[in-house]
Order: sequence, then C-alpha cells, then structure tokens
Amino acid sequence: MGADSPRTKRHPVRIVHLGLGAFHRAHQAWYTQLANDADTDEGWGIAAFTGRSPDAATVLAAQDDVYTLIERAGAGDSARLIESISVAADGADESLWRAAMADPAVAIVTLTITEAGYRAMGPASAGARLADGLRARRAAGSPPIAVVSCDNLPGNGEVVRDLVRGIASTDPGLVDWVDGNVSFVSTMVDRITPASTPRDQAIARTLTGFADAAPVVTEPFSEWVLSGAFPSGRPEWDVAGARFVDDIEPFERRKLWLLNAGHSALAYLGLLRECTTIAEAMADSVCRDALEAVWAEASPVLPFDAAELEVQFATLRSRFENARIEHRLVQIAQDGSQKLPPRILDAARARAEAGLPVGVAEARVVAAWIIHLTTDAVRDPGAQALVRMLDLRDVEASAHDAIALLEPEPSRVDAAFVAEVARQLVELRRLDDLTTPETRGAR
Ligand SMILES: NC(=O)c1ccc[n+]([C@@H]2O[C@H](COP(=O)([O-])OP(=O)(O)OC[C@H]3O[C@@H](n4cnc5c(N)ncnc54)[C@H](O)[C@@H]3O)[C@@H](O)[C@H]2O)c1
Ligand SMILES: O=P(O)(O)OC[C@@H](O)[C@@H](O)[C@H](O)[C@H](O)CO
Repeated sequence: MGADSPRTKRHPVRIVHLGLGAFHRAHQAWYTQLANDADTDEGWGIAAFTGRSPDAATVLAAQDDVYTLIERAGAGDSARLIESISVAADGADESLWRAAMADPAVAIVTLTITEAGYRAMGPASAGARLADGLRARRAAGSPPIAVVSCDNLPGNGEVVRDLVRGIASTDPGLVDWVDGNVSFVSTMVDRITPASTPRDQAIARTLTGFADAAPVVTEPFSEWVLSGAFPSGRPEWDVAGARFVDDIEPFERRKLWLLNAGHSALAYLGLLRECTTIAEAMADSVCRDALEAVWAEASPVLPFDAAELEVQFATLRSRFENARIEHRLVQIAQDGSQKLPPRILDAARARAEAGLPVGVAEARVVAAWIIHLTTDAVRDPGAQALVRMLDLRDVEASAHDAIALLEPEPSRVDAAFVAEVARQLVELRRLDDLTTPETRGAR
C-alpha cells in the first residue's frame, strides 16, 4: 500500500472474478464492498482477471486496485471509493489464474464475460480457462467452490455447467470432480452501467479528491437475485439487498423480457431514428410506443400480476428517462445475434406456447435489428455470415435467414413469427421517417 494510496484495507482473496469490465466493478464488487463494510471479520477480497485485453488490470493496478464508483441519479452524482478488489490481473497470465483458482481460501468464482463469451471456443476462451482453473483446483485438493455467472442469460448457472462439463469431457475424472465439488449458481443481475467517459475522471476527482484514471458510472438502482449453493461460504451480500431464492426463473424472465428486451427495442429502433442514447430514444414517440408494445406483449407470459408489472414498468420508465446516464445505443446494439434470443425470441415463443397471437412489436424489434445489420454501426461477429448474405429486397428470405441464425433449431421456430418479421421489414422500410440516409444508402 503506497503512501498516496486511498486504500484503507486489503481483504484476503476469497473470490476470483473473470471479466474485469465496468459492470463487475459497479455490481458484484460494490455488493462485496458493502458486505465487507458490515463484516467484523477479515472480509472478502476479489482477484479480478481481465477477459480479453489486459488494459483494465493495468490501469487499476497502477492505482492500488482502488477506484471510484459514481452513482448518477437524475438529481445529481454521488461517489465512493471501492476497495473490494484486492488484486487486478491480466487474464492471459495462466499461472496466476491457476494459482488463484487452486487457492483453498477461494470459495467463489464470478463471471461477467458477455453473452458472446459463453459461445466462444478454443484454448483462450472463458470456458477453457474456467475448466483449466478447476483442473488446477482439483489437483491441489482444494475445497468445493461456487461458480456464479453474472451475465444476462437465462439459466446462466446451467449454461456454465454445460460449457465446463463439455470442455472437460475428455477427462472423465475431472467431470466427476466438477459434479461433486462445483456448485453452479444462477443469478439475475441488474444495474445499468454505461461505458464511462474522460469527463467522469474530473467528476470523480471533484467528488472524492482521488485522481482516478478509471472511474465507473452507474445508476442508483441495483438488483441481484441468486439461486444455488455456496459450499465454502459467501459474503453477506444480503446487507446490500441481494436476495437468495429457490426459483430464479421468474426473476430472469422479468429482467430479460422487460428491461433487456426494452433496451434492445430502443437500441435498434432508436438508431434508425438517429437517437444516440436510451434517454433520447425514450423522448421519441415512435421508440417509446414500440417499448410499451413490447412490454404489453411480454406481460401475459410473465408470472407476475398486473399490479406488480405496473410497478416494474414505472420503475423502468424512470430509469430509462434518466438523461444523466448516457447509455449509448450502439453499445447496447452490439452482439444482437447473442442478445435477441433470450430477450425477444424466448418471450415470442412463450406467447406461441400460450396460444396467444404473434407479438407484432417483438417481430418489429427483430426487423429493426436486421436493418441495423445493413448499417456501418453494426458490431456483431456472430452475425458476420448473415450480414454478407442479407438482401433486404427479399424480405421473406431476410427474415428466414435472420431467424435461422438466432434460433438454429428449426423445431423451435414459429413460422407465423418469421412471416411477421418479414411484414415488419416492409413496414419499417416504408416508414421513411424511421430510416436515416446511412441505412437508406446501405440498401
Ligand atoms: N453494463 C451493464 O449495464 C450490465 C448490466 C447487467 C449485466 N451486464 C453483463 O456484464 C457484461 C459485461 O458488461 P460490462 O459493462 O462490464 O462491459 P465492458 O465492456 O465494460 O466489459 C466487458 C468485459 O467482458 C470481457 N469479455 C468480453 N468478451 C469476452 C469473451 N469472449 N470472453 C471472456 N471475456 C470477455 C471483457 O474482457 C471485459 O472484461 C455484459 O455483457 C452483460 O452480460 C452488464
Ligand atoms: O450489457 P449488455 O451489452 O449485455 O446489454 C446492454 C444492456 O441491455 C444491459 O447491459 C443492461 O444495461 C443491463 O442488463 C442492466 O442491468
């Protein structure tokens, strides 16, 4: 701890994290900080590893792994220093990673590796690194561990378990050890955390006096619902409001089909309307009507009564309208090929299974995403092949090919939904005011 460091404590490492992005620092590290503040014992330190580039660890390590969390409310900013990260490390440092994973004091691994991170394969992928770390833990004879996914995917615990078991399948002894010693916890995570800007560095310094090169900006709202066992213990995250439940599914659906589906609707339609942030899209009547229609279509297939849903909608409207949170639509729009299945297609399928009419607003979001794929703003490696073959003059083929990418299992595709996507493509192209010169030029 240097003389200039604002750090007051360094907790022993008992949590390993993979994917040192803004969200981990605004969410899990903040919950752990609050739990440590209330803990009379030695507390829980995090060894946080980067997922891809080492940059986030380099910046944090240079400031003793302490950073500023700015809470940006509609009425103003407040800030506090977070010191629950004890070590920030380059995820490519295999020996450090294995040592952290094998450490008997470590009880938990958390993950924020993006939706796309669960599909990546190869030796450097997150799944391979997780399996490698668990192999090291088994070899060290260390106690059981909980793996906690914090990405926006339904059943994220089972998704990680299947990924790890698949990668470990060439080593049956490891699979057996994983089955007996690793608890895969599913979680619903919520806190809108946009990428911060250089201006936020000056704001952080004014608020705390600490010259932070990498502050994180987030909204005041936060939610964390977890389901699963922690065989070697956990921080008292409940003191910061975390909830531990037996059945996570209703919470996941609510979050994915309302907040995340709403975000994707505003992102794709908002970009066509030349909006740049969620708050701007909320001020645009076309986008706002589309958002309300997506919510109305999800409502009958959500296990919450109308009064509870009204509370959710009111909270979401005010969170989305917070213009001081500059959540850029291009950030939300990226990787739509990974995001739309859990946000839009699962809800559309639930409507079909319940015998309800096709969700026109849901189909419109998919159509807006397809148009987005023809623009220069697209950032979606998973959709590259589709982008190359898309020809919007043939709306039926475009809708069919796009849905085939989102849902490769043909038996799960609803033909009426595909037809509605094609109709919505025509509608969106007809509405001249929904298109920009950029998208028009691309077609
Ligand atoms: N930002 C939010 O509002 C928010 C809220 C809820 C959940 N999340 C979840 O957290 C994820 C990260 O969001 P963020 O705001 O921290 O983004 P970010 O851009 O700040 O950081 C992304 C992190 O993911 C890692 N990553 C990216 N691709 C990866 C891959 N293929 N394998 C391993 N790691 C990879 C990066 O290295 C980085 O650490 C989101 O994709 C989402 O699933 C974010
Ligand atoms: O973070 P992403 O890129 O998965 O998606 C962007 C947003 O829709 C999402 O992150 C929300 O901000 C978040 O889920 C709020 O809790």
